[in-house]
Amino acid sequence: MSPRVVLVGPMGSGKTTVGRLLADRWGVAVRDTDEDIERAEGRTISEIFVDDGEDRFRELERAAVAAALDAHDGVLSLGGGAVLADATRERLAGHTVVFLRVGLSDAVKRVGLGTSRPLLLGNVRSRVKALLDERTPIYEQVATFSVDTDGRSPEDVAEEIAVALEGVA
Ligand SMILES: Nc1ncnc2c1ncn2[C@@H]1O[C@H](COP(=O)(O)OP(=O)(O)O)[C@@H](O)[C@H]1O
Ligand SMILES: O=C(O)C1=C[C@@H](OP(=O)(O)O)[C@@H](O)[C@H](O)C1
Ligand SMILES: [Mg+2]
Repeated sequence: MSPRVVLVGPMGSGKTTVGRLLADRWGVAVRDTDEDIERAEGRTISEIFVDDGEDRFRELERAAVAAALDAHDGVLSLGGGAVLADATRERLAGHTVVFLRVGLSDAVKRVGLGTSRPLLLGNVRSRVKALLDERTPIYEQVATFSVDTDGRSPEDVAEEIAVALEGVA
């Protein structure tokens, strides 16, 4: 069993939102590793970061991604940092992986000033910029193809991915 598509990209690129739209369109289930972790732990991502630290969150995330890649055949949305793990990048090889691209300005607008993304606490703009600079080459490395999301609606992004994948199915 293998997900029909795996969505990767920075925080605010729309992985969670576009994943749901794609799953609706195809009539398949959607999984999001952040939601899997929160449900299994009975805690929010922020609580896990505060109580146990980022390293523990990354351990839970590696396990959640591995489980979902093995046991899910719908749409799978990862958290933005999941691809940092060597084991996860290795597991993604051979899967259809789509990188949702987003520029600094749209990413900052989309993540807003909420507290649900602990890595963005402080100066959101400079944190987002640092993460985009550091991680863009990694998303490019694991992706089968990428889709630009700046200035586009989630529906439009989902449509582009669906058409690209339906064309090869
Ligand atoms: N293409 C888009 N255009 C405008 N807003 C978007 C777009 N994609 C997602 N959003 C909004 O941005 C926020 C973050 O989206 P989300 O799907 O949680 O991103 P991710 O899972 O990649 O961090 C949500 O409020 C969502 O409604
Ligand atoms: O980029 C990251 O390191 C993170 C992204 C978040 O998911 P989204 O990309 O879905 O916001 C979540 O996994 C956690 O806050 C850490
Ligand atoms: Mg998400």
